[in-house]
Amino acid sequence: MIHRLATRGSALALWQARRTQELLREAGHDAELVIIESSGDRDRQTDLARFGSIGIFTVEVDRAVTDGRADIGVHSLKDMTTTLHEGVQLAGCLERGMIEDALVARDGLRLHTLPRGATVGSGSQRRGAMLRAARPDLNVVQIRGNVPTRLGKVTGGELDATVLARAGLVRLGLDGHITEVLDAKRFLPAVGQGIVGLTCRVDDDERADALARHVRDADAWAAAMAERSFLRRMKGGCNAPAGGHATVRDGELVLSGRVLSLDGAESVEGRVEGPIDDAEALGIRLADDIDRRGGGRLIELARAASQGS
Ligand SMILES: NCc1[nH]cc(CCC(=O)O)c1CC(=O)O
Repeated sequence: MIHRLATRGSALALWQARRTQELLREAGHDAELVIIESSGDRDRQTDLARFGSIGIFTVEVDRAVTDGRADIGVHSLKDMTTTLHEGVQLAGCLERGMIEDALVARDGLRLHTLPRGATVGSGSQRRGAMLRAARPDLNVVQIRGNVPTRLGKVTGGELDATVLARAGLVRLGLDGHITEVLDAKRFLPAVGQGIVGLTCRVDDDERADALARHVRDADAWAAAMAERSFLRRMKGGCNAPAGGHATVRDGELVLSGRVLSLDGAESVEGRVEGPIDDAEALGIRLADDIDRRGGGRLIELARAASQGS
């Protein structure tokens, strides 16, 4: 079977697509890459939050799949909308990479040694809120751009620090720039962080079966289902000030979630556990629990603030 893999052209996206290609080839399948430019890559100015939840890094890749220009969409799961684009299904995922966020700061600085008022770049509402919660004095500024671009703003002196996913830095061989791996309990990662998700057409049963069989890491898949179910129920988009992370052990899944106000001053967290087969139900249970304790209101406030008036 031949698979055309649709991917963005960034270094990280290409790593993810090549890894998928490798796994398919090991399973005796043929796979080639189709590079797609996304609106998120074209427009590098607009604050991410203003795009809302349309999936600016994923919509064109999935459109290539529904149009028949490609067969499989390769995505960073954390960039995927909680409700999938019409016409595609999530059918596979790679083994999860490192889950943590990482601080990349000038002069080897760490979160608690950054000077007062230091400028830290991040386009993520979640990271912004968590940074402000830890260090209310920091000047958190919006930045955009792919991983090497953002790193360049620190090495070039424009920023004192930035926060990036450890997984992406490791995959690009850039983890030597990390000055502190942020504790995942405090800096709860984004839903899906470190997981690569694979989509195919909703009616492409044969391909969905092939992906399920050859490119669907069971633990990452269960975690993805639980975390995405949590965020979907919370009505948070992929850039909401919310984190969620599931771990799997001996068929049991533990799911933690946290929602913050944009200034980091308020936060509601929770944790649920249960059998792996109930992954999606666990996500709903956690969201309802956090919502009941005020988390839903924090999500709504953040959405209203970022979409402006
Ligand atoms: N929004 C961009 C994006 N999407 C996925 C990753 C990192 C890799 C991953 O989490 O799987 C990144 C860069 C970053 O957050 O540093």
